Amino acid sequence: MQYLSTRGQTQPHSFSEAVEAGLAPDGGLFLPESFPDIRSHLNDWQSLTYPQLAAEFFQLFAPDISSEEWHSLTAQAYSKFDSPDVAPLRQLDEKTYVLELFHGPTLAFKDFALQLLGLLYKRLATQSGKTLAVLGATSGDTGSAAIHGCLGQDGINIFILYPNGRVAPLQERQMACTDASNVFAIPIPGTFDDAQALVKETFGDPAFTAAHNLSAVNSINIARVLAQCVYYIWATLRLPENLRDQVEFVVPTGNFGNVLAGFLAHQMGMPAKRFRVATNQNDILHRFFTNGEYRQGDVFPSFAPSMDIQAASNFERFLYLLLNKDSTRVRELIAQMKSGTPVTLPEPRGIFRASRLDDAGIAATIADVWQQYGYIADPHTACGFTDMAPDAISIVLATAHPAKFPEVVQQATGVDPTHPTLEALKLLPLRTHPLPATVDSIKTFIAEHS
Ligand SMILES: Cc1ncc(COP(=O)(O)O)c(C=O)c1O
Ligand SMILES: N[C@@H](CCOP(=O)(O)O)C(=O)O
Repeated sequence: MQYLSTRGQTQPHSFSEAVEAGLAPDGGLFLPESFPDIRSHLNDWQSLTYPQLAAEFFQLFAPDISSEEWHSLTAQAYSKFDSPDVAPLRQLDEKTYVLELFHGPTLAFKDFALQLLGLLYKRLATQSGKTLAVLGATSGDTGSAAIHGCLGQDGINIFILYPNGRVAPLQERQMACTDASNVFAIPIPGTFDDAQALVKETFGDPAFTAAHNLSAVNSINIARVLAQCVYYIWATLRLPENLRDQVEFVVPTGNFGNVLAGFLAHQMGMPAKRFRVATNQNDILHRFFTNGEYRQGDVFPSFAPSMDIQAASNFERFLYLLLNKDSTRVRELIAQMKSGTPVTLPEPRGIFRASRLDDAGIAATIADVWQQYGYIADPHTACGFTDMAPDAISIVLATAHPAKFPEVVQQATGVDPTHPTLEALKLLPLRTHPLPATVDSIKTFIAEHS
């Protein structure tokens, strides 16, 4: 299996090469050259544990790693989750389920990919003898999960940029209270979009990237998206066969990595009726899937800070597939978007629909879900609990533990959500490395700490 860049100007890469690079050298994002048809596997996969399913799935995409090694990697990656199901599917009523993706070490869905990616980096560093500089941008959860995937690993230094003052206090503590010497939590002025743009610009310098063995840890890295496909398949297999094509997956959305993973699993033959892109007030993707126009606006801080994004990286992968892999057209459209000119595409909806909640809606929805089901949704998950489909079974992806965002949850429900790992963090000192939002300062810092 080879991996191609959405911009069409990079040589095909193997799985391991694509993971090591993260972002393609031409600035594009890697995708497998074709998607395997998983329908013939679904019966056999039904009885597997979560780590076994992940190992079987990855073998289809990365034959350069042996089956035995995949099973060992996934067994280790999911060993720190606190639910025996890893991703438990809870039924709330006849037509509503919640897929809980917050049972990993940092209590957000990012752990599914980043526990595994940390091990893939470790494997790479051991085999090559190189020291990797893992670089990422975060609006809160990717950073924590990436840091906890790489914590204390020999041969890896990890640099995470985040918008100063715009991540939740406990998210910042998860990144900045580790005391590990290979972890650098870097607040910068601006928004998540600014941090993500700095990361991409840093990768735009091939000499620097090569000199420091830079790898991108955001969902621009294809391993991230593939690892996230697995829980969609897992959830599907928990339902009776006759219901599987009735499912609308409801996905709280920011950088478009999570919902893209579901879409890719569907492209591979996983049954589903639809995907709902659920945004907060930073609603560029809601607008796109409602009227076809992709027009970037300002980012406004919200109760769901990890989704305060207006430049969704993985949208490029979706464009590439929507445009039948026409990478010339992708390059033109990305240039148009970067220049601030809105892009309009005909019939973008297909198997998608969208919903949006502002802060008042998020607070009211957390209260409603609590009253109706006795279930506490975090503010990101709450964005999914609106506009429920009358014609489908809804599986709402619960992307974070409510204890990460206690204030809004407490106000809406009267319940103060807590978690022991977060309580312990409150006592530790913060260690951050603030930098100005310039590529030069980021590069200098990485060079000095690699
Ligand atoms: C808790 C939470 N929910 C939802 C999202 C949105 O996911 P994605 O960026 O993959 O669309 C994020 C971060 O991106 C998140 O941290
Ligand atoms: N919400 C994310 C933003 C980065 O998304 P990624 O999936 O591309 O890493 C975060 O929590 O940082």
